[in-house]
Amino acid sequence: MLELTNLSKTYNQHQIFKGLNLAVPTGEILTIVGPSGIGKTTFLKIIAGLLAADEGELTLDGQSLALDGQRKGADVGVIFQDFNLFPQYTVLENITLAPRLVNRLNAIASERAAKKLLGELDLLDQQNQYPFELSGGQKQRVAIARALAMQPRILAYDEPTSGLDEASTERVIQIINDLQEQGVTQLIVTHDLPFVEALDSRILDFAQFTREARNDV
Ligand SMILES: Nc1ncnc2c1ncn2[C@@H]1O[C@H](COP(=O)(O)OP(=O)(O)OP(=O)(O)O)[C@@H](O)[C@H]1O
Repeated sequence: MLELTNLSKTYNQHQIFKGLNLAVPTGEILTIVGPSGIGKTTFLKIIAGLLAADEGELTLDGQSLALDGQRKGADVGVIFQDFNLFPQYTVLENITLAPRLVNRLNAIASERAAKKLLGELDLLDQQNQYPFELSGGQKQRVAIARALAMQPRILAYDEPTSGLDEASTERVIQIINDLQEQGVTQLIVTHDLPFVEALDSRILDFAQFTREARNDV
């Protein structure tokens, strides 16, 4: 269970949200929808440990996760809208880099694990290509493989289907469903309502969620 208590965030004295409380059971898919500029990406980045909150606590199965933007560890993996792949590295290198640097896996072990992931995501033929040589859907799957290589318990996606065609979106849905079966908790910010409908998710209306929290405090 991922539990968030009393989360607040301001940018330059502009309050984005205040007093948010949320519990996400293990294995749940939570889709986060709502108008542009309301703070969904900010929320995701804070949970992923990439951005500091002003206030709040986050626990994963009772263990505290830092919200100061300096988190160590890889409990929450994140997949950005623009993929954020390293352009100077091949697909295989993109995936093995963090396990080698952060988890201190050796080259053989990290490549073995990466190739298994690439096989599962149908990317083995692309392993020696560079990001600029890939389609949008392939980049998206590489970004997912790179996050999964760190074996996160939570995966956070920001607009995972933006710019993808129907077939690529279908594959992302399949990957998300497979991960749910493996017990990975997934948080997905999206504007793509047909995509939301295709998932077996709990839908969080972020506008309503932040409004209610503001009225409660
Ligand atoms: N680094 C920053 N400094 C100052 N303000 C910011 C910063 N990042 C985001 N904001 C502001 O915070 C608000 C929330 O932005 P955020 O990107 O979280 O919204 P969003 O709901 O994800 O929007 P979208 O759906 O368009 O991606 C916006 O008004 C944005 O301009």
